[in-house]
Amino acid sequence: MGTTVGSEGAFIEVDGVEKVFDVRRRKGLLRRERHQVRAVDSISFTVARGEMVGYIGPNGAGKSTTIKMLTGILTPSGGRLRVAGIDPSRERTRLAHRIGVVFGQRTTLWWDLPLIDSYKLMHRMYRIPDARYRENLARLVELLGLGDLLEVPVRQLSLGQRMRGDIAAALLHDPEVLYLDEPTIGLDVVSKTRVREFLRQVNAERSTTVLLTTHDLQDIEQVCSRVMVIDHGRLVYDGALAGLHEVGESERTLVVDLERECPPVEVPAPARVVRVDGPRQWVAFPASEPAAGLVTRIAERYPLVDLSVREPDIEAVIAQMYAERAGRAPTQSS
Ligand SMILES: Nc1ncnc2c1ncn2[C@@H]1O[C@H](COP(=O)(O)OP(=O)(O)OP(=O)(O)O)[C@@H](O)[C@H]1O
Repeated sequence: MGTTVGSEGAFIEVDGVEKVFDVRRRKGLLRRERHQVRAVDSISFTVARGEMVGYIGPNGAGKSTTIKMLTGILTPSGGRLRVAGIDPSRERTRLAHRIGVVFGQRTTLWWDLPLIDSYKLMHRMYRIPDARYRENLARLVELLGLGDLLEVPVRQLSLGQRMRGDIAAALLHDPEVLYLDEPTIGLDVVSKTRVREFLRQVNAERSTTVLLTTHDLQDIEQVCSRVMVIDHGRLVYDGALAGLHEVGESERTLVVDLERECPPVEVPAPARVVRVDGPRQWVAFPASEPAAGLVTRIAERYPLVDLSVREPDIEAVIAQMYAERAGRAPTQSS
């Protein structure tokens, strides 16, 4: 078993990986019924060293299960998985020295100890050479603005401060890959921005590979160049963020302000009025078509005062993707 990377440039390799949970459900008073949950269903992808990848999907899609398999906490039921050439579930401890993990909803810090004491414990646990520990700590404290917080017990930190403390803890031993599970959950806008900027900086300076699960699509927009979408345990999209729009066959919206309240403006299909609110109307049209024809047509026939074009937001595109997969009509956003 070597530590070399398998295929060219691939740092994380996931090949036909599955995870099936055996679940027992109570049925009636005494009977229990066994059934299986296929949480991850034959997923394949590779991540190159230094890539920043977003991993998104609805609740229960299989994101956490994937991350747990990548860290070695869970053993796959099938398929092949390697991180830095290591099989995570077989050599979990050896891998732990090369990866960092941040769970937004839990802390890896010691609750009652001052922040700095957690770091000192990690220094020993990971056997980080002294000089490297001091250098990394100084850098992380500066970049994450932790200077005034080091002597504060973790339980007294705000959520944003604690999250920054957790991110520093995950990076003290210079991991080559950082898994982040909802790193901005519950943070205010300023803290979110700070965390995102920091992740970009660490990636630029150290080529740290980042895999990030989130429900906040701005995390993806601002941090990741690639996004993978998982739904019902299956990978349904893997590519550039911009490409998601095309997959979702998304629409743009022309917002027109008329001089007065009017009935819905008449526009050629597939464009259509999706909302009317007083003198303001919203006209959805295919994102691939220019707005000019529509604007001219409305301006010629209606008392147009003002207009703006709204780009499709990624949330709407993803909602549409899920809806299409589930065989329902896509939902329309205003
Ligand atoms: N230990 C377990 N035993 C049985 N079923 C499990 C276990 N862990 C996860 N599951 C099931 O596997 C599926 C995927 O769960 P997972 O936690 O990976 O989803 P997720 O995408 O991370 O969701 P969320 O966004 O809600 O965190 C769900 O149906 C879940 O109920």
